[in-house]
Order: sequence, then C-alpha cells, then structure tokens
Amino acid sequence: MAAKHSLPKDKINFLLLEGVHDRAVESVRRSGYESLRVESTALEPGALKEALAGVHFLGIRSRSHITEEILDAADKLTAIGCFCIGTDQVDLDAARKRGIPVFNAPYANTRSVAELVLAEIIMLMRGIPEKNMAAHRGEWLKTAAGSHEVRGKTLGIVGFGHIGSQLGILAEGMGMNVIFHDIVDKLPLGNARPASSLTEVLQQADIVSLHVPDTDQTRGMIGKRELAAMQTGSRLINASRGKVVDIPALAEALKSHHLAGAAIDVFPSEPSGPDETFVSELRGMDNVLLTPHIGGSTREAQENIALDVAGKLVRYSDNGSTMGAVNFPEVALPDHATARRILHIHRNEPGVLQAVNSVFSEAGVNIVAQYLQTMPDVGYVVMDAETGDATRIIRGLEAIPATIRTRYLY
Ligand SMILES: NC(=O)C1=CN([C@@H]2O[C@H](COP(=O)(O)OP(=O)(O)OC[C@H]3O[C@@H](n4cnc5c(N)ncnc54)[C@H](O)[C@@H]3O)[C@@H](O)[C@H]2O)C=CC1
Ligand SMILES: O=C(O)CCC(=O)C(=O)O
Repeated sequence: MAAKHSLPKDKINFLLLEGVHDRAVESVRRSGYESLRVESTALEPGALKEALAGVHFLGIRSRSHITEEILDAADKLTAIGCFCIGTDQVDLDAARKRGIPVFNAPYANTRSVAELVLAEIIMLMRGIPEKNMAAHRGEWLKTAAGSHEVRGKTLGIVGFGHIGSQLGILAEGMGMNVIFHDIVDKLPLGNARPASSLTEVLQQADIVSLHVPDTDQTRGMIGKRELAAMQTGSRLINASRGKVVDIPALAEALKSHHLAGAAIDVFPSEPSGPDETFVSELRGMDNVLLTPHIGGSTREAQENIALDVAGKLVRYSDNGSTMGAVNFPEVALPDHATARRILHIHRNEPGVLQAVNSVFSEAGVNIVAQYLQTMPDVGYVVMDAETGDATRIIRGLEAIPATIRTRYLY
C-alpha cells in the first residue's frame, strides 16, 4: 500500500499529552489501538518535535503550541485532538493545508467554567481574596466595607456563547441582572439584555466576566481605556484566554483601587507544567484571585472531554468522518463494512474531482458512494468503491498534483 497513512491499527501511533483523562486512553485502546504514549505535561518544542516522529494521532490540551514548524516536523501526523474547548494553540490553517483535521470538545467543560466563575463572582463581591490573605498573615479583617450581596447587582458578560450564556442563567438564579456584549446577534436567554456596545457593558456592570475566544480582535480587548471605562470599585473576571487582558494595565487599575478585585484563570504566558514557576505582575496582590487555568479542570469535564475527543479521533481513523473538525471540511460518513473506503484530501483547484474519478474509471473500479465537502483552499472527498486494485488507485490519486494526502481504510 503506497499511501503513508494506510495502515493496520497496530501500526497507528497515538501521543496524548498534558495529562488527558484516563478515559481517553481506555477509549483509544478499546477501539483496538494499542500503540499509545501518554505524558502528564506539555513538551517544550524540541522534545515535542522528537516525540512526534511516527505519531499519527496527537492529543493535547491548552499548553501545547502546535505551530507550522512543529507540523513540519510531524511527518505522519493525521489528526489532532484538542482535549478542551479552545483551539487557538494550534495553527489551524497550517494544519488544514497539510491535510490534518483538528477536533475539540466544544461543550464538555462549559458547565465547569460557568460554576467556577459563579463562585468567583460572590468571592469578589465579598472581598474574600484580601480577607483570606489577611487571615493567613494573622490579621482579622472583619468588615462590611466594600462587601456586597450579588442580588440586584449587574453582571456584564463579554462573549455570550456557550459559557457566557450558561453563566448568565446561573447568575440570574442568584438574582443578578445580566447584560452582555457579543459581536454576533445572540438569543438573550432568561432576562439577559444585549448591550449596545462593549463600553456600555463596562460602564454599567458591577462585575465583568470575559468569555471570548482568543482571536486577532479579542487579544488586548481589555486594556487601559476599557479598564478606565469600568465603574470605580467594580470587579473583573477572566477565564477565557490570557491575551484578552492587558495584565500590566489591570495591575495598575487594581493598585490604584479603581478596580476592587479580579479573578484571573488564564495568562498571556502559562507554565507548561508543575515544575515551571508561574510569573505574573498580579502575584502577591491581595485583591486578586489567581487560579492556574483550571476553569475546565473538573473530573466530570475531563471525563466528558476524554470520551468526546478520543471518540472523534478514533472515528476519523476508523471511518474517515470529520464531523466536529474545527478547521476542515466536515464529512459525515456511514459505516463501510463491505466497501473499500478511500479518502482523498486535496487543494481545492479546478479539475481535481474529474482527475480523481478518472483514476477509478481507468482502474475499472466502480465508485459505490462518494462524499465531498470543500473549504476555499482544501477539499475532502471520500469514495466507497467496489473491490479492485487499491494499490493502483492510491498511486493514481497520489499522482494528482493537487493531492495533499490519501488514505485507504482497512
Ligand atoms: N479557563 C478555562 O479553563 C477555559 C477557557 N475557555 C475559553 O473560553 C472561551 C469561550 O468558550 P465558549 O463559550 O465555549 O465559546 P463560544 O464560541 O461558545 O463563545 C464565544 C463567544 O464569544 C463571541 N465573540 C467572539 N469574538 C468576540 C468579540 N471580539 N467581542 C465580543 N464577543 C466575541 C462569539 O461570538 C461567541 O458568542 C473559549 O474560546 C476558551 O478560550 C473554555 C473552556 C475552559
Ligand atoms: O483544561 C485545559 O487544559 C484547557 C481548558 C480550556 O482552556 C479550554 O477548554 O479551552
């Protein structure tokens, strides 16, 4: 078999990093894949490149940065599973151009993040971070000054997606008023009210919580000007991505007591594991609750994520389905018990499908079913074919100039 990824299961290698939940390992093994390496931390780029040699399926969380350079070193990489929601740690376009779909778990830790933020809202509104720090130093900060019930207060949510909207419902359950800002028109769940702008949210909220992805537009979206727009004595929560907030500007706003407190779970630069020191200008500030990017780190979420993402990787390996891929044409495929299935990933150029079909007709092989989805730059076509000379077909497909990769499923 000529295609480099047309392999029996015992030759397919999985690498799972960053301590993904054991259920992922069980799920992969149960599906017949025994060649599995599991690491509890992220790997620094040099070690990652080495570890990726011969690996077909890679599983990561948020700390592994899969750049174009890393992808170039991963000669056999077939798919990547992000065992989390965010996929900003992967160069998604570069992966697609190399024929590598990237999967994630878009809902599996939503509730965990919303619950943590809900708890932080009460903690911050009661000034718990500074009272806790004081008590650890032997001080007795028993005071109601600056302490508030959350009932009747306004929560401003930036990014009213899965987490933001779930948080809104929970916060309304505690009697809060919810306003939100999103760049997309969103159904205002419960009594939540869309604001006319980000500034309106910042000006009106007693506490602001950020739930946007890391994008060119969101990086640095909360800086000096936006912090100044927030009410004096208000609070900020960020459990989205670290680069969304300008940390030096936040530190300044907290030191000057313009902001009364903050809870920050994500940072522009995060340690790759427990042995690396966490460095931040926010360290040592009494009115800041710092957590090590654990918004989604509950046993429930990690188990759900493990099953979801491992299932997507195995399905792509066994069946070719790309449903749930975040960077790739999504093709839903039935089982192919009796047919031979051939997958062809190509640059989306005129004439490719004609060339693909010619390979089959020249080999005298009938295509029983064909599935196609395209994105502007990449197309993915799957053929279920009658018995024929698979080697000849694979060679023919590989000879098409626009071919990125071809797989033959056993
Ligand atoms: N701290 C943690 O452990 C976790 C952090 N996250 C982060 O939370 C983010 C949000 O997660 P979900 O709610 O599931 O994502 P989502 O995609 O459902 O929602 C994000 C929302 O932000 C909106 N948005 C995008 N750009 C915007 C902008 N410039 N201004 C205003 N709104 C904008 C989108 O339209 C969308 O409604 C993830 O992308 C991830 O980075 C997710 C899970 C765990
Ligand atoms: O738990 C993790 O490693 C990352 C969680 C997260 O930020 C996400 O799901 O986007």
